[in-house]
Amino acid sequence: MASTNAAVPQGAPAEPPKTCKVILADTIAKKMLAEVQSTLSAIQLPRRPTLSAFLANDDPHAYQYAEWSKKTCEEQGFSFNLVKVDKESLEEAIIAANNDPEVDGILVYYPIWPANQGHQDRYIQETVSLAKDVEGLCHTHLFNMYHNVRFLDPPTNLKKSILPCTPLAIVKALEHLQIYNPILAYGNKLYGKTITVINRSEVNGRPLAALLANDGATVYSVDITGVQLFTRGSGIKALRHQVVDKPDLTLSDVLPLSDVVIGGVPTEKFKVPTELLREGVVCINFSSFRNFDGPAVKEKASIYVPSIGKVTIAVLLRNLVRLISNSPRQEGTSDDAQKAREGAFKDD
Ligand SMILES: NC(=O)C1=CN([C@@H]2O[C@H](COP(=O)(O)OP(=O)(O)OC[C@H]3O[C@@H](n4cnc5c(N)ncnc54)[C@H](O)[C@@H]3O)[C@@H](O)[C@H]2O)C=CC1
Ligand SMILES: Nc1nc(=O)c2c([nH]1)NC[C@@H]1CN(c3ccc(C(=O)N[C@@H](CCC(=O)O)C(=O)O)cc3)C=[N+]21
Repeated sequence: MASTNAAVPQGAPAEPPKTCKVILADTIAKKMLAEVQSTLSAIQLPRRPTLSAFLANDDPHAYQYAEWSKKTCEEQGFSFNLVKVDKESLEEAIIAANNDPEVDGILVYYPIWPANQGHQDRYIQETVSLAKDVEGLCHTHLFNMYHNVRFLDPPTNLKKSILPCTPLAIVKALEHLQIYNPILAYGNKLYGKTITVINRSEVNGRPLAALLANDGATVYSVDITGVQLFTRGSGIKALRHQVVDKPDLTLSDVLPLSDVVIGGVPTEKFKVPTELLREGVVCINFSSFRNFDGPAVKEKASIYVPSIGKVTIAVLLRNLVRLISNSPRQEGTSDDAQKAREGAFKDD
């Protein structure tokens, strides 16, 4: 039947445009890897930058992640030594890598010991030298993150502190999606946004909630035990985030309030209830399992990012280049290298 609506040109789609935009991690990762390459060329390291990665558990996700990291590292001109060790030899292996001048960064796959022996994982995190802590899990890096401090060497401010890879990957994804408002002042660019993070592990959900609150967001941090609220105080006046328990709230209460929902629950059966999400919400999944029901969430969300792993690996390389830039071995290099150091990654 011929159309009677003169405003619709011939051949135009009869259906409204799809509203949900699915953004793949690849797009964000490629942009970041290009930046890493340009910084790396300015540094002029006489050999390939080298990452040593220690696998001391039999977690298939860690192994899979290691394989992906190795592939990307090598494609980008980095060396990636995957070292499989038993738990008992791990400490010595890390000490040897700390002392090896050919190793620029050290990565250890967690968890290693069962959760009730979590202090042993913490001990290993502290065994990694600060100068080689590519995942930002040593105390000084964590302290700086939680205290909203960006440099290791105030007041000179030439050495950038390292942020944990997955939380920073999610921040970079939110910047790419323009959830960070560029009109607002640095440090307040998430002001007015409400974000739910479902995971409060020490390596992922808790640092992520703190970073987002330090940038001005109201963050509901949800884990198996309940809800906490992370903010910079009323009117974002505080210098760093504050945390309060919210015993009266559940995930079902905070989902309808949220502009952004970030899922990191490591089980197949957990799904964010789509019917509680706001129309036009932005959904990001970083779990190895799909925390959102894909077809349904696309009917509700304005933007859906189904996985983030590729961005995490790009951040890993970015952090490695930053460790090299921070290193005293870089002193006495060319003006270009110095400029690259000062200008590199000036936005976080
Ligand atoms: N894509 C990436 O870059 C990365 C992905 N991962 C993946 O992220 C996931 C989480 O890893 P981790 O944080 O190390 O795990 P974890 O086991 O240390 O922490 C899981 C968190 O989820 C919470 N949780 C579990 N069930 C829940 C439920 N039903 N409702 C609310 N909260 C619940 C727990 O309380 C805890 O806070 C895993 O699937 C892991 O493979 C981890 C690192 C990087
Ligand atoms: N110290 C430490 N740091 C880690 O970052 C760490 C760790 N230990 N232990 C193991 C977990 C697991 N993990 C993943 C990273 C990327 C993907 C990933 O790249 N996933 C793909 C595909 C997912 C899919 O297709 O199912 C993606 O997001 O595009 C998955 C899982 C990092 N981990």
